Amino acid sequence: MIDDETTLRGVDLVRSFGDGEGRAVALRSVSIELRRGQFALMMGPSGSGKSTLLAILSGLLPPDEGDVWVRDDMGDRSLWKMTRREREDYRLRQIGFIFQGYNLFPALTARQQLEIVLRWGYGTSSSESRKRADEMLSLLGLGKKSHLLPGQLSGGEKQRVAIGRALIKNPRFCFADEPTSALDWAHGEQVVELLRTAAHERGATILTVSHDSRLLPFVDVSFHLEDGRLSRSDSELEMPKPSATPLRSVS
Ligand SMILES: Nc1ncnc2c1ncn2[C@@H]1O[C@H](COP(=O)(O)OP(=O)(O)OP(=O)(O)O)[C@@H](O)[C@H]1O
Repeated sequence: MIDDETTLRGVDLVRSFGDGEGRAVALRSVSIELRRGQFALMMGPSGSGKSTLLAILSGLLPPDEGDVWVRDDMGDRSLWKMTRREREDYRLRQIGFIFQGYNLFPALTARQQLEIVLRWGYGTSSSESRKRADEMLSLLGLGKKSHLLPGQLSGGEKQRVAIGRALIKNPRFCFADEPTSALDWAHGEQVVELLRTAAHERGATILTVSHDSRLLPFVDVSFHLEDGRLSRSDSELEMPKPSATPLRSVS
């Protein structure tokens, strides 16, 4: 573990959808704290609010109440009090996403999917981007498939490209929604190892949603969300020490 400081804190998050009789309360007052270098798992039944919480913590969906505090080189900041532009910039630079549906560009090869993250997001040179994309694809066992389009890859291969795309920028945070669902366990385990390495060796804070309890032995902490309420499970294996400099609370 590189460090044990708190890097993300969701405080009293409430979110519902719709009005009147059709109103669905997805989150009822959820607080969560994650630390640098921590690999966290969130489980819970279908419809319990997991994707909603992931979207709020990652700046994609505003909460009705509550806030999300993030710590970066600029200090402690409220994600939901940033301007839209600041939040988009924050997401682009600091957050890697792995979605269930891969979200790959159909017209780009596996290598190009990774290269554009570095070229557009960071202005990395084309030769350096290509080198890093190739390194990441080899790590993912896709070295020989880097020239193929998403339509020419299997579901599991597409998922590995999506994971490479999320991790290639060495993000401060990575949010993953069912990252192993399309994979057999041999590949799923590789993916989990990659996420764990990104957390433990590169200091990323990783929160993954999964129904797959085989992930439990790999994570540092697990949370259970049910009916819009979050609890921490007791399967914590390697909890970092309490932070000496916690993020300040929302007043
Ligand atoms: N855009 C939306 N419009 C209306 N209701 C929504 C919307 N998004 C989520 N909900 C509702 O909020 C609740 C929580 O949904 P959410 O997708 O967060 O659950 P989940 O735990 O991720 O489910 P799953 O495991 O099936 O993906 C559900 O009752 C869902 O129907």
